[in-house]
Amino acid sequence: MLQQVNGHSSNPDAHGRKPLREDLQEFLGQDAPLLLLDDLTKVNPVTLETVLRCLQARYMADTFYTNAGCTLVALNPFKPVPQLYSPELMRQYHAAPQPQKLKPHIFGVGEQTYRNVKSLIEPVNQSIVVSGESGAGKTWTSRCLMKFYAVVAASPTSWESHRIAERIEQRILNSNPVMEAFGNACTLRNNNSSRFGKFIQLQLNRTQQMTGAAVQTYLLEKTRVAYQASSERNFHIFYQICKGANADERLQWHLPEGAAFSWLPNPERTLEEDCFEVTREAMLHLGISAPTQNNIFKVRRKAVLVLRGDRQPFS
Ligand SMILES: Nc1ncnc2c1ncn2[C@@H]1O[C@H](COP(=O)(O)OP(=O)(O)OP(=O)(O)O)[C@@H](O)[C@H]1O
Repeated sequence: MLQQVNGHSSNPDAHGRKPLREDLQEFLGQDAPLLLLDDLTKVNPVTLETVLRCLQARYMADTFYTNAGCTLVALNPFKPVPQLYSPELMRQYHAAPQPQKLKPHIFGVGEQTYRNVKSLIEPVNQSIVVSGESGAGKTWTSRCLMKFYAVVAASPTSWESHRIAERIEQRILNSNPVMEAFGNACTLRNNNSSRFGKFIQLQLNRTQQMTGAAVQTYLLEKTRVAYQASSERNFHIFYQICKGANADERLQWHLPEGAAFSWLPNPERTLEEDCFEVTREAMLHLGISAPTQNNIFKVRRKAVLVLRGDRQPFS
């Protein structure tokens, strides 16, 4: 069917591509490079095409953050960009008279939220919602925010306050390997995909210094224990136990070397997330003693065996 857009035909060309509307062509062909548009509200006309072209131009120029009004759009660079997350940059955003005037960045969002708490404007409690599809970089972004607050929400003059903020950051960072071992899995989109939601609460005192933190998890994808889509895996912890248990533990847990379980597909894939030692270390730092750990892993291993009874083992 013939479609008319702004009075122009939108018939596909010889390559099957639809011709661009005149106003789109004008916008995309303008003198100012698209990559300079640091706020998507400046994109005019706002269409999927113009927004994506703008984000693409910025991505090609290694500019991974763009504002969209009061929302920040973060593109996943899929490569390390250390200068983008340096402590110097954190301090720059923290010290800026107007951080919103600096380039769009997750530290800008972090700082603005921190200032809202400080200025005691209602609501004093502030929330940052990090959302996106699997592999978009939500976990990464949350970690960046934690690191940012550990630096800024500590008194520069009080060594004690600095130590507390660092200790809280360390405990939260230590909770990551544990939660990831039990709640993350390798999926088609992300080798280390979180299969649960997380609510992290940072507590500040009256002088806006970090005094505590709480992490609440929800909506764990429990069905993954018994069913994994093809080419996906079960939760990391099962592979960690099978690959990382020492000789004594193998005897105790009835886990012969090289045993294969039908509920643990694709065990031949070696991921950096398979490291049992990292999980154990982090559990110890969180105060989970070696005997308690032993009981937890024993139960995990039994769970796999019981499930194995319901399904054909690998041949
Ligand atoms: N800002 C970034 N800089 C460099 N690498 C990044 C960045 N953001 C994400 N990545 C890379 O992308 C991978 C996937 O990101 P992440 O695990 O944060 O996604 P996610 O949105 O939490 O996914 P899921 O919902 O599946 O848990 C990371 O392991 C990391 O390698």
